[in-house]
Amino acid sequence: MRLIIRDTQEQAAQYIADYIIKRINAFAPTAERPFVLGLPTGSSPLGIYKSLIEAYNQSKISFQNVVTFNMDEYVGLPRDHPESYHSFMFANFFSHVDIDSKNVNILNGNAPNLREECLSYEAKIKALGGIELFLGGVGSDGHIAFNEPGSSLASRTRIKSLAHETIVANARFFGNDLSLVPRMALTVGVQTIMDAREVVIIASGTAKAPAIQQAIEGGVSHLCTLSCLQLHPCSMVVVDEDATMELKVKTVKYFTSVERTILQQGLDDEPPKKRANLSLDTKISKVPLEGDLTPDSMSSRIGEHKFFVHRSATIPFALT
Ligand SMILES: N[C@@H]1[C@@H](O)[C@H](O)[C@@H](COP(=O)(O)O)O[C@@H]1O
Repeated sequence: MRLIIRDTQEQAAQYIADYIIKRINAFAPTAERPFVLGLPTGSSPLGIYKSLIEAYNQSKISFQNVVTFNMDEYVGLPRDHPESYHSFMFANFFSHVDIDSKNVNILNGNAPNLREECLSYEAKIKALGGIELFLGGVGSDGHIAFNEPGSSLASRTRIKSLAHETIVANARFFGNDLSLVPRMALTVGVQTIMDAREVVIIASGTAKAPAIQQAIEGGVSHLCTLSCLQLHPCSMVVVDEDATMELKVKTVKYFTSVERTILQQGLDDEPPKKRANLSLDTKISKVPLEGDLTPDSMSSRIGEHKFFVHRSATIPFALT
């Protein structure tokens, strides 16, 4: 896992937007080989959508050959309700770029057979060769998509009842009237997200700090489904300063040093698969670490990785 820390929410959003643009452009999608992108709703990704729209307006990116799958949708809320995730996505993103609406996939929370709807969503993702990059947010209780605490870490797209904390958090979109917030949703499962070739998460603000702490410093647990990313070979969590509030200084320093090394090695532009294979060729002796981060101080800080540092064998991606 990589943890990228930026001073502000806006900078975190810009980092992710730039990253997505880089990934899509490097993929060079065509109609026959589209880029499959997983997308979230919520307030957290709004800055990312804004930056992607700006980039589209400046001809830096096209979504013509991008196929999207949204993470979730409320059950029973009319599709044209202003708070449906369908309305959200068109209002905040799809209507402003050149995506073909037939390439937009959002679960139908009003389908006559909800189980069938979930099964065919999974089948469609599979038929397209899987999701290349899944972008997500996180709930204050650590949920990813609508995989509430206690969700199976092997779950797939399904009907899910919402936790009280989520209903309370989402009441702000329903005039703060709890009774208007849907109680059920359709959501991709934890395993659906884990199957993506890459997962990128945005989190900002102190309200997300406990969830970020649990997901990064705690163990893998179904009580904080974001923690599943510890088992993903290519995941990245991008946060603002406020969201790091509950992390240990040691954790922040560690991830910051990893990011610095990746940048110094010029590896930030490498596509994920290539990066993963680079670890054995990358010598620590070539890395001019700044300030207090010499190989020795680094090896004593990252106790369990001392072996790798001293063998001059590998650093950046072995540690992510
Ligand atoms: N289903 C969505 C999640 O996908 C989202 O990550 C979460 C956080 O939303 P926000 O970004 O508004 O805090 O809200 C909902 O529960």
